[in-house]
Amino acid sequence: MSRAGGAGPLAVLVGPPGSGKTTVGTLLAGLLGVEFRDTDHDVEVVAGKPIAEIFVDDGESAFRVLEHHAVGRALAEHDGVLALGGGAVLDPATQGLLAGYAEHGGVVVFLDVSLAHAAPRVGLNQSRPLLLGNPRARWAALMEARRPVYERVATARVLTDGREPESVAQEIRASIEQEQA
Ligand SMILES: Nc1ncnc2c1ncn2[C@@H]1O[C@H](COP(=O)(O)OP(=O)(O)OP(=O)(O)O)[C@@H](O)[C@H]1O
Ligand SMILES: O=C(O)C1=C[C@@H](O)[C@@H](O)[C@H](O)C1
Ligand SMILES: [Mg+2]
Repeated sequence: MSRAGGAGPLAVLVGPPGSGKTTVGTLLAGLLGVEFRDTDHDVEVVAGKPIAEIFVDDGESAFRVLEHHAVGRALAEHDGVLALGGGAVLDPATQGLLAGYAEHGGVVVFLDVSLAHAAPRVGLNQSRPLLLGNPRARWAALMEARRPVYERVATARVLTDGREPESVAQEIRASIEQEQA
């Protein structure tokens, strides 16, 4: 299956940590019979180490440069489902790439989630450097600052509170199929 109107991912998932980009994206790709790709994974492959180590060794700005390149490559090469790192949309150049993709009929889904539902999902997991210390307070601050950006870059928003990842994936599949019909 390929996206109507040309090259590029069938869908791009954006949203904060714990919104389910990796989980829902993997399920959605399975439903659509396409490959799943995650820019967080791509960055780790290029850097040769986990994201937490990139933050410690090289700093967030070095991570963001790697991430921007990973998003550009994935948008150009990948024709399946693509999940972006939670903060990838902060980069103005990345916002420009997403706007171009959306202008050509691309689907950018904002996986939304409230603090009450996100907190238990991210828990005290040490793999998210921006949430270290007080994950709940950090997540809330990050989401407050980013919500307008997620809303701006997205072509659709799906609230995931209290929903099984499978149900979220099915809703996104239905909306993609509707657009392609
Ligand atoms: N709809 C959901 N309901 C309940 N739990 C969920 C849901 N979606 C994801 N989860 C759980 O929340 C945790 C985080 O999900 P996931 O890693 O997919 O988020 P993410 O958006 O990719 O985060 P990150 O930005 O850190 O990569 C996982 O343990 C996953 O099983
Ligand atoms: O929200 C963020 O800024 C991040 C989310 C993760 O997906 C990773 O990209 C990294 O931990 C930073
Ligand atoms: Mg993820």
